[in-house]
Amino acid sequence: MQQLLNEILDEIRPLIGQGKVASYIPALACVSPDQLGIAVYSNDGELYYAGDGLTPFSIQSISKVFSLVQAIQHSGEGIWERLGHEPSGQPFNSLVQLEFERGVPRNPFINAGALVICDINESRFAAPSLSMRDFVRRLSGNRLLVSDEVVARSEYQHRARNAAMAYLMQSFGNFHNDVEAVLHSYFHHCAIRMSCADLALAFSFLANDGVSPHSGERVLTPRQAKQVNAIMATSGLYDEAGNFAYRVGLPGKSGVGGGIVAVVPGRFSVCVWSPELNPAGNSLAGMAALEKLSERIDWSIF
Ligand SMILES: NC(=O)CC[C@H](N)C(=O)O
Repeated sequence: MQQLLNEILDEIRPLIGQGKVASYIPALACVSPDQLGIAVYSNDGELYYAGDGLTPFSIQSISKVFSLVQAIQHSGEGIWERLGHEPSGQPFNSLVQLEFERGVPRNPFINAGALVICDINESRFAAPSLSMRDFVRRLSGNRLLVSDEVVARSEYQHRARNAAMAYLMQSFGNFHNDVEAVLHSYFHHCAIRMSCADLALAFSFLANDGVSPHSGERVLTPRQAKQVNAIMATSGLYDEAGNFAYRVGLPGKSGVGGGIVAVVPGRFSVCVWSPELNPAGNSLAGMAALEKLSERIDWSIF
């Protein structure tokens, strides 16, 4: 495995330069574009990593999975009264569908859906950002994880689109807490910094029927873990979920920080990171690395 990861990164490296680092959040635009990392964690507890696999980066939309899992833990099936679990076929920050569908977002992995999930969590936790920080620290086994205040502030300053979605949902009665407070929580979750190794460990419960192999903690029931994987497989890469299923064939979740997490049910959790994005907002080299890895080991679930 170690050799395979090194080989794949060497093959992928020439793609660096073909994508664009996210710049709509100014604090993210400062990231050096030529970084490339990967980590694989097996259900037997073996961690493999290569390149910049231990360098922390902004997890951005990957945090939407952690928020969803927290909401499922305390509210179960009840959350689906507020949003759907259908693919949207739209960019992650699109507003058009939201008005047609009366303020009910298609799924928890587009921004509108993640904001509703954060609203649900805001009603439940006295300090949502701290609950999230402690949750990801436990899931990854890394007690030092923090949210990057500079990135969170930069996102808040440039919140117009996300704020527009949240206020639109409020106008339809699908938002219960103060919009600005929920936006703060949401941006703090997005701004958490984790490495590929941290994320591979943190997602391992989804490869292991809901139990974290390294801590033994039951995070979700086996059925709930399957359901989260199903939503990742159908909606984890926004309007590129179909392409990801075709090329990689695994449940996955991307973020505009350039990370992509994927789950090989029953076997592995994987994270790749390269900050340059393709036009859909997914890591260009990251997609290619996962495609190669999945092809070499025949990992596709299809
Ligand atoms: N796709 C993403 O990673 C988007 C997350 C980002 N914080 C936003 O709200 O726009």
